Amino acid sequence: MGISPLSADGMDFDQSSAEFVHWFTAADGTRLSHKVQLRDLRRTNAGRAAVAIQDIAEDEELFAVPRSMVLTTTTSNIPPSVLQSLEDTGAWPPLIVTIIYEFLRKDKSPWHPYFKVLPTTFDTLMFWNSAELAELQASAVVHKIGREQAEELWRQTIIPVMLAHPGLFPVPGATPSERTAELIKLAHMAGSLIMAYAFDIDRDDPKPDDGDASSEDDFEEDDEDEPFKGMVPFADMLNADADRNNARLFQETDYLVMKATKPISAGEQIFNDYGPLPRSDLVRMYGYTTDNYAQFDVVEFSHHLLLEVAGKKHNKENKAWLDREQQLDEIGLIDDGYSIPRPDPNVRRLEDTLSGQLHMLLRALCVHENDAKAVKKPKDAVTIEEAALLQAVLTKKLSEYGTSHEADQAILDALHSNSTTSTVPAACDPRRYSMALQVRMGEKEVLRQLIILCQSHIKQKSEELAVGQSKRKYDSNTEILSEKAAKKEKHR
Ligand SMILES: C[S@@+](CC[C@H](N)C(=O)[O-])C[C@H]1O[C@@H](n2cnc3c(N)ncnc32)[C@H](O)[C@@H]1O
Repeated sequence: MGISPLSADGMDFDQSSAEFVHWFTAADGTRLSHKVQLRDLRRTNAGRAAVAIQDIAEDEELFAVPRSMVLTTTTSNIPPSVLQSLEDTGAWPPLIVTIIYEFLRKDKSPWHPYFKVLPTTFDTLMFWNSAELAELQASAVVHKIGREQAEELWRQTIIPVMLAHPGLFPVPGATPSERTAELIKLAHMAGSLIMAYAFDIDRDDPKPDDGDASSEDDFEEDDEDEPFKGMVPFADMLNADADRNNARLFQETDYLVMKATKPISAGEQIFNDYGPLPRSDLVRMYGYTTDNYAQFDVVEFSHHLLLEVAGKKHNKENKAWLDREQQLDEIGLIDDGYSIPRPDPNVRRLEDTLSGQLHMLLRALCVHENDAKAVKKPKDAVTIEEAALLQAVLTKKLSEYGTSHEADQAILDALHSNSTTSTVPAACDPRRYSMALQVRMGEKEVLRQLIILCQSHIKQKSEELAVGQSKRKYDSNTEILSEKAAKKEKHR
C-alpha cells in the first residue's frame, strides 16, 4: 500500500485523517466512540490504524456506519443505465466502475474525504514487477495473480461502458487507446481497493457478517451467489493480524456496527479479522505480512507435478489410466493444484494433514490400474506407496525453489538488522523483497515438515509390516512344529 506523506492536493497524512474523521462524525446518523482514534502507523508499515485510547469492554460499540454511507453500486448516484450491461458480470465489475466514477468526481463526490484516506498504490502482487515476483521462486501464488486475465475481462466489459460515457469518466488521453490505458490503471486501483478494503454486505437478511474485510479473491469471479460488496468507511481503517482480532462488523437493518469482540486495553490496536490466510495469499490480496500468519501457511503443488512424479504424465497410451483420470475428474477430484496446510505441531500422523481428496488421488495413482479401489474413498491409513509418492512430489517441489531455507534466513536476518542494503536485488523494493522471502521460507518449512511426516510414516508402516511378517512366519513355524508334534503323538 502506498500512502505518501502528502496526498495529491498537498494535504498531509494527519490532516487527511482529521478531515476524514470530521466528515464521518458530521454525516447523518454516524456514531463514533470517543475511545477510538485513528493513528499513523507508517513507521511500522501498517498505514492508518484504529487504536483504543481508553479501555473498551467486550461487545462495546466502536462505531456505527449508516447503510446509506456505504459506497455501493446502489448508494452511489451513478446512473443505473451505465451499470445495466454489467448486470451479469458479478459483484466486482459494477463496483469497480462505481468507485472510478466517484473517484473521478473529486470534491463533487459525497465520499471525497474518504477517498483522501484510501491508497492509490498498493503492494499487492498485482503490482509487483517481474524481478520481485521471481523472488517468490516456486510459490504457487505466482500463478494466482491473474493480471492479464483481469485486464482482458475489463477490456470486454467495463472499459467499453466507461469509454461510452466520457462525461462521467473524464480521463486524459487523445485516443481511445490512451484513455483505455488510463481506465485500466484506475480499474487496478479500484479492484485493489475492493480486494483489500471492501466488505461483503448483506442486503436483505441482517445478520453478523463473516468478519472478513473481503473474502473474494478474484477479479473475474462471476458467481450467482457472489456476495454484494461495499466500501465501508471507518470499518476499513482497521488492520488485521491473524488471531489478534478483537473487533467485528455486525450488519443490522440500517447500520453496519463495529463492536469489540474482546476487552481492548487503552493503547491497543483494534483489529478486524481478514481470515486464516497463508502469507502467500495475504501478500497477494492485502500486500503485507506478519509472522502471526505463519501458522496458516500452505504448500501447493500442481496436478502436472503429481502426474509427472507418479510417472503418469506422458501416459497417453495408457488407456486404463486415462479412463481412471476421467472418472476422477467427473467426481470433481482433479484440480489444477493441491494444497497442504502447515502441519499442526501436535499432529504426528500423516493422515491428519492430508485432505480426503489428496488421499484419494494418491491412492488412484498407486493402486493397480484395474483395481476398483482406485476411485473409492480410502478408509484405511495412507500406505507406504502413497506416502512415498507424496514424499517424492514434495521433494521435487522443494527442489524447485532456487535457494535453501538457511540461505534465505541469512538474507532475511541481514535485511532486518539493516546491516546491508546490498542484499536487495536492484530491481526489487526492499519491503516486497522481504515479504517474498517470508512467503518462500514459510513454504519451504511446510515442505520440510511434511517430508519428515512422510518419512516417519513410511518407517512406522515398514516396521509394522516387518513385525507382521515375522509374526506370520512365527505363526506358520509354530503351526508346522505343532503339526509335527501331533504326528509324533499319533505314532506313539
Ligand atoms: C482494510 S485496510 C486497513 C487500513 C490501512 N492500514 C490503511 O492505512 O488504509 C487493509 C490494508 O491495511 C494494511 N494492513 C492491514 N493489517 C496490517 C498489519 N497488521 N500490518 C501491516 N499492514 C496492515 C495492508 O496494506 C492492507 O492492505
